[in-house]
Amino acid sequence: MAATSMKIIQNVLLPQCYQQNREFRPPCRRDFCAPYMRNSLPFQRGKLAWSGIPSMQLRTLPKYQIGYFTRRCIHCNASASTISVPPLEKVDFPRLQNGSDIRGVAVDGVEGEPVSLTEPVAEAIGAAFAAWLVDKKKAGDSRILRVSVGHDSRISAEILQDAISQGLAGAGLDVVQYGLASTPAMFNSTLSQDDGILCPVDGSIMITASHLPYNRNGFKFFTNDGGLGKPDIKDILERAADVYEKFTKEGLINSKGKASTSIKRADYMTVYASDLVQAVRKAAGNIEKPLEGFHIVVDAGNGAGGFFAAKVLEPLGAVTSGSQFLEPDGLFPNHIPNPEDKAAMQAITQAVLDNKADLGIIFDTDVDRSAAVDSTGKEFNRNHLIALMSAIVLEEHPGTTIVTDSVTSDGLTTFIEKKLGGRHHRFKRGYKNVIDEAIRLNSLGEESHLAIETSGHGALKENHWLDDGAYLMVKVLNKLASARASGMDGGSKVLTGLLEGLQEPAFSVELRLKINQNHPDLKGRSFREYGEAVLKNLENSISSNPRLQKAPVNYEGIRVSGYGGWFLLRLSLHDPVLPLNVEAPSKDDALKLGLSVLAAVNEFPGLDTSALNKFVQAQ
Ligand SMILES: O=P(O)(O)OC[C@H]1O[C@H](O)[C@H](O)[C@@H](O)[C@@H]1O
Repeated sequence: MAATSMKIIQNVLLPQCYQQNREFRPPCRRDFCAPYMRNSLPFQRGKLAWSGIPSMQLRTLPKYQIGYFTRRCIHCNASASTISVPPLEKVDFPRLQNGSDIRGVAVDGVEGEPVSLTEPVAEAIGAAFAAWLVDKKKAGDSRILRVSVGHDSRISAEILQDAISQGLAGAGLDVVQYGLASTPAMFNSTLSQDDGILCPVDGSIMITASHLPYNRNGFKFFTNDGGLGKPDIKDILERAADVYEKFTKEGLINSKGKASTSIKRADYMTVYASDLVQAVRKAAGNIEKPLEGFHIVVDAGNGAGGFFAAKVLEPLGAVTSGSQFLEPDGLFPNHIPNPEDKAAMQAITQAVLDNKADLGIIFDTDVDRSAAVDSTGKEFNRNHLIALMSAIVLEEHPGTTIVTDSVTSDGLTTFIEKKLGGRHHRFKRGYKNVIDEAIRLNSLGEESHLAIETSGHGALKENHWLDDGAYLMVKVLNKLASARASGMDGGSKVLTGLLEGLQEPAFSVELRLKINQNHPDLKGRSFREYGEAVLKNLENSISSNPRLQKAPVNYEGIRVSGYGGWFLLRLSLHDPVLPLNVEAPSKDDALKLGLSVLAAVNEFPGLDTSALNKFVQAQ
């Protein structure tokens, strides 16, 4: 999406020390960023190589130990004084990695969940990302790099935004804070071409822990190549550990000057929302209000998605009364903002029915996931959302390959391949996995225009493979608007009609079996190794049961057909858990599949099979 031009930058109100010392910025940057850079990695391709002598003093460091959340300043090259700085608490940086994200506990108060994402940790991560970005920069490019930072509605958001901005600015980068924002908007800011709002930025950071409880938070990172992958996150965390180590050991430092920061603010969400509006108008043949006459309710679950009602739907002419939980509230008092969650889906369904709306739209906390509900209360989430998006995309790109995650149903494959004439490539769980796989297929000459997960993550080729729940809904709105423009009426029936022929399993369930990492049966193995052993045992036991057939093509875990249905047991992407998905034509058939799994996994006392036991006994 191309950004519209706006001048909305302000300087953040910074503590006086920053403002006073603007003129010292260039020399200060040079010295200041040095401690953040790896000893072995020369800054800016050797131009500003670090001597290896740390020279930084965290003035308010003691506050970190007692958990104060304050804006503070870092002085470098300050007067030759020393203060006694107690060591910071040890942090296990690798443990903060969660696939291609960083996640941790940011708020105290939940038993057994000590805070791991403190301000100095966030600051170290900001400095580490800065160093990573500088290393990625093209040779010969001597610009000061710019990074945007935004956050969802969590209560720890602003504190972490300030801390990570401090790390970036301290390393010599320019920072633009967007405040409340969506994850896809953050990625988009690396692509928007608009000097007026300091775009494009070179890198972007979203502060979010998606649908996780209020005490968690985390970071997602983007460049204009997309979201950073696992190896990049590992690299950044290693660098952050080095930076943090210096916070600990080098509190006593002699310096010569003071650092200044360059942190500005911009209302990027207005730009992003207006791009979404333009996309719908364009698809409708440049009609100003293509949604006039539609009543659409939004449920943002008190996350960051509230903008969609007032800034996208209303300018397009839709009535949005009855929309709910649009106000950001990081305690998520109404329901978990997660389109996979039953209570969340019930809430938006009820809102649609109560308001006699044409459509309901629901987002997760940071708006990279979404789902919809038609006027009768039929849910377009999980397999239904994939079927709907596949139908829309295959109309535009006949025959294209749809890449999905691993837990999609057999009925979806039949629908995509037999009804829609596309190819279903069932890959692995994880939004980054499906997006990367679609990009890989295209690079091999197999055309793919949609990568989508049952979780509600979805990315289109036409939208730079941006993982964007709001853009998925734009495609749905386009369909509504074009049906109206071509004289078809009946609200969301046009969407429901697209799902005709999709076979639904009579019974479907997901059970999550936990691995007890302290159980002696693990015998020193990691939970992954233990989980793999469980899967191997299941695979062996399947081969002796003639009623069960292992899926001929499968990229993750053990997927098996039998009794008219299927099951998939796999390792969770992040947790010490083996999720089990079962779909069958009847409860009885699901029970038989469940029992086949139980027989094989029962031999592993380190695996908590109580959910599966309960399932098979409840039949
Ligand atoms: O493997 P699981 O525990 O089911 O989690 C898998 C999910 O993890 C995260 O939430 C990712 O954002 C999703 O893309 C992914 O599907």
